[in-house]
Amino acid sequence: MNSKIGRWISLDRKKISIIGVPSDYGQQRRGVDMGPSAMRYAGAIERLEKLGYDVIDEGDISVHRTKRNKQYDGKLLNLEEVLEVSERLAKKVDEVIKQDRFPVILGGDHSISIGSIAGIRKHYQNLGIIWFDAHTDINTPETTPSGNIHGMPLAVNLGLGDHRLISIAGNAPKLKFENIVFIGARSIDEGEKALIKEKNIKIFTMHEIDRMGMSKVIEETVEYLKARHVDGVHMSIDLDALDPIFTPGVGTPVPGGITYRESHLAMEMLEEAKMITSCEFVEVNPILDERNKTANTAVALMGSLLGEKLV
Ligand SMILES: NC(=[NH2+])NCCC[C@H](N)C(=O)O
Ligand SMILES: [Mn+2]
Ligand SMILES: [Mn+2]
Repeated sequence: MNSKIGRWISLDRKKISIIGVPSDYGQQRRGVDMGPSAMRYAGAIERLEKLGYDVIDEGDISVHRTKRNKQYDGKLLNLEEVLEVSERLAKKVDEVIKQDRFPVILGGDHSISIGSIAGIRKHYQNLGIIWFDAHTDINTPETTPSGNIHGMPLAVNLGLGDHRLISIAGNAPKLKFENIVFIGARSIDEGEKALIKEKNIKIFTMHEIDRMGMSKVIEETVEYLKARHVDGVHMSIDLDALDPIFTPGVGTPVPGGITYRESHLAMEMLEEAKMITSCEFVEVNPILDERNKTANTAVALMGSLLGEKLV
């Protein structure tokens, strides 16, 4: 990574702000709004403090408990609620980065990425994204099989979809197709496949992870983003990227996923590359979990991504 460019040198990695986003409006299974609590109880703050960081827990974004599943256009479930949460989160993330703090965002379902990326994007001209997920979350209102906005955040950030969603905290598009890398995908809808092919988006599905090994996948990811001259990289971690054996507490589990060690290796190598400038952990649903296993795994991955060493 060309460590001389952008905010990698200016962003003080010793200061971290934790932002909780207790929203479940992007999908229809209850409980993912308790994800931030579950990750706090799993020791997120203490773990980062132990690594020497100055950690501020900014608390949770306020999320109104209103009526659910009001149809909008028959396509976007809970649109008003998602809009409100996204605006608030974008504002909070923007404030935190302005204070030169590294944002660690705790979801909530994956629709929260609309707000997090909108806020982060204000500070980077050529933002890169690593989407660590069993899904590609690039559906539009036209292609969505479910109406669930957690299957659409990347599309929204690329400027595709509802005009109010795409214009959260400024102009669309926030991302470039060529600055995205998918890792771990294995459940991709037909419309998503067509878009990924058309735009030639970089993707390491489980097939590539199996064939190449995670080590090579991360090496190529780092090289790819370097070649794009990104000035920051947001790491979006959907816990369903891992095999449900390791992270059963997610709303949309898909078998055949990334192992516990492969996921840690990915985090460790990305930490070594010193390219990550913000991160989020989403889709932790304690109601569906087994003894907080998924939140514990999320916090362990957070440790590896932010510098914890085995020896
Ligand atoms: N963030 C997630 N878990 N997304 C799951 C999306 C599932 C499916 N592709 C949909 O759009 O409904
Ligand atoms: Mn997913
Ligand atoms: Mn996702």
